[in-house]
Amino acid sequence: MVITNRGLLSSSSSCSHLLSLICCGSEKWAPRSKRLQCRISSLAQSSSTQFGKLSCQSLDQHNLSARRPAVANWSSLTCQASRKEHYSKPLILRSQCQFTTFAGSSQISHKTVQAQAAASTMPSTVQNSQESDSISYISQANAAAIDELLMGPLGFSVDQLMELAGLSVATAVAEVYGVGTYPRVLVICGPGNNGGDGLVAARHLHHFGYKPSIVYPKRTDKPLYKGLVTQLESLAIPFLSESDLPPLLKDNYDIVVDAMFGFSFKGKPRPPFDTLLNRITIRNEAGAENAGSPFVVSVDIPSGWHVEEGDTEETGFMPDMLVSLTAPKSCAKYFTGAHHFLGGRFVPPAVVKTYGLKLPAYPGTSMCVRIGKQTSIDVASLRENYVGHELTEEQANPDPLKQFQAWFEDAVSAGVYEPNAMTLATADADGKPSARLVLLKGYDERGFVWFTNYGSRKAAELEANPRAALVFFWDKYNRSVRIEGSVEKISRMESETYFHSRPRGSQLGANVSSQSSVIEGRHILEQCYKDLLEKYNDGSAIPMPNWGGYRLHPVTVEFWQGRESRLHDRLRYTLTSKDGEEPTWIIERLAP
Ligand SMILES: NC(=O)C1=CN([C@@H]2O[C@H](COP(=O)(O)OP(=O)(O)OC[C@H]3O[C@@H](n4cnc5c(N)ncnc54)[C@H](OP(=O)(O)O)[C@@H]3O)[C@@H](O)[C@H]2O)[C@H](O)CC1
Ligand SMILES: [K+]
Repeated sequence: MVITNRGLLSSSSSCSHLLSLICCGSEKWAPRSKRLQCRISSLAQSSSTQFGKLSCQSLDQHNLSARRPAVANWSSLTCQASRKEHYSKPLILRSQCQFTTFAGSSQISHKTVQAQAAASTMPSTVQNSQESDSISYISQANAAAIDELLMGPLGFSVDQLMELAGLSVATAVAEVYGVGTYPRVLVICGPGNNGGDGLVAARHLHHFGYKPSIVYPKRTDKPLYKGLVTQLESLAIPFLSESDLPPLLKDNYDIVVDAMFGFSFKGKPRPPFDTLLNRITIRNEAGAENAGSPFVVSVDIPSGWHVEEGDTEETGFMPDMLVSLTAPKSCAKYFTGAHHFLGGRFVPPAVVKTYGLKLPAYPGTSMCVRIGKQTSIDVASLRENYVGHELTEEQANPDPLKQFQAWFEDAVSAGVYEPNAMTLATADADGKPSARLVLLKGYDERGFVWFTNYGSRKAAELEANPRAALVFFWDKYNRSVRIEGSVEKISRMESETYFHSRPRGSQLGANVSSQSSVIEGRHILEQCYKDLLEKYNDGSAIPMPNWGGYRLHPVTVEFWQGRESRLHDRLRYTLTSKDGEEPTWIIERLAP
């Protein structure tokens, strides 16, 4: 007997004739029902003198269909039990498989194995949608009505909305699939606006550094679409026909953007989209032999899905990522891929009010927002392949300060968030280390300056051991700088000047906080802040508490440039003085 559950593989050897059974229960979800798949394979091959038959029956009343019945070389048989069933009811597939081997017309052995797989829980996103009322899902009719409202009384144009929708898709892709690791993108565009979103997304992805190619088999003559195609052609982005695609998409692409159909889709996909959809569905069906297929990102709706009911045709198509636009359509409740984002940051309050929409807030200036939690994060697999920059001895400025300045300016222009954030590592008198993030507030030939409370833990450690290390990391360029040296307090006058240049709120905050001491609760800070606010509400000068700056005088500075295949560039500058001479910087390359 082989008992398997979702995701588990087990095998049973059928000793007499080298047969074994692999049964893998995998749940497939369709609207209002669930379906359980069981794949049963024999690992043996037929020989010239023997052949075998593999068959499978359901031990329950389920409709059990065998995809490949009674194959002669018994290499594999996929069975599938399906029953429309409410989510809350468990579905168990118990099956009995028979292997019969023959030599000529004589049966030489017969083996029966039973297998069981169970689907008993709801998929997490369905649970979320039923249990949580934090987000709205909209019907096909409402999606179309919102579109009309936006492009009618609310004054938007389709070009505008499509531009924002496509930009959202591109930013969501870039957030999940970094350009360094997944640069090759195939965008499959359908005949409608969903396809238009794909064309726009391809252009933005190109500007983000990706290498998009486009399949756009049913073009329209409308000026909007012609313009989008011209823009892409001017960027030398290739337009391919279906026959140009390689037999295995993974050979040429890391990501496929599915922009075939959106909320106006009806019925079953017609050619050539049926074939294209099959090609991106196979990843979900084919298992190990197709591992490493491109990640599929669907725009607004997984193409081919019923806009409200999901994968009613039970194709098994489940993209890895879905970028819902404006608001998720009802079918998104059945999306169980790893990443669900919302894009289309243009919904005005009138639409929210009219349709009673509950939508998550977009963070900062982002064009997309993640919906729900990422289903699973494999920390060990988080890796970027650093491409595009180098640091050679010829490029490096002989003065580490000038080299730092060049990289710092790059980080600022690339829009790195808080490029002046740095890790400051200190150690106490016994050498016990501690590290925290602080902000660089100035650098020149004298060193690197930051400010803090002189009663803090770092201050105590610097008092006991006046040496420190600083580390900067600028992800947009895959660069890091490590600086080490001795530390001293800056002059009181310099600290006063900086302190009084800070916003009054920060000045009060510095007076409130007796940094690093244990406090009873947040209310202590808030009460103290309120009292000080009242005390100084006449605009009088706020005194500087026991607070001020430190300056690190560097003796070593290392510049680290992430490179492909972990062959990074590391150049270390060391301040070296020969007898009686002015100290100078020597540059050495370190192994990555
Ligand atoms: N407000 C917003 O959120 C915005 C969303 N945008 C995007 O627009 C789509 C909706 O666009 P729409 O043009 O209305 O529709 P589709 O892209 O879904 O597709 C319509 C075309 O598809 C054809 N179609 C329909 N069913 C089939 C089928 N079974 N097989 C083949 N082809 C099919 C249809 O042809 P017909 O002959 O049937 O009419 C159309 O040609 C939305 O989802 C968002 O992605 C906007 O970009 C911005 C505003
Ligand atoms: K789509």
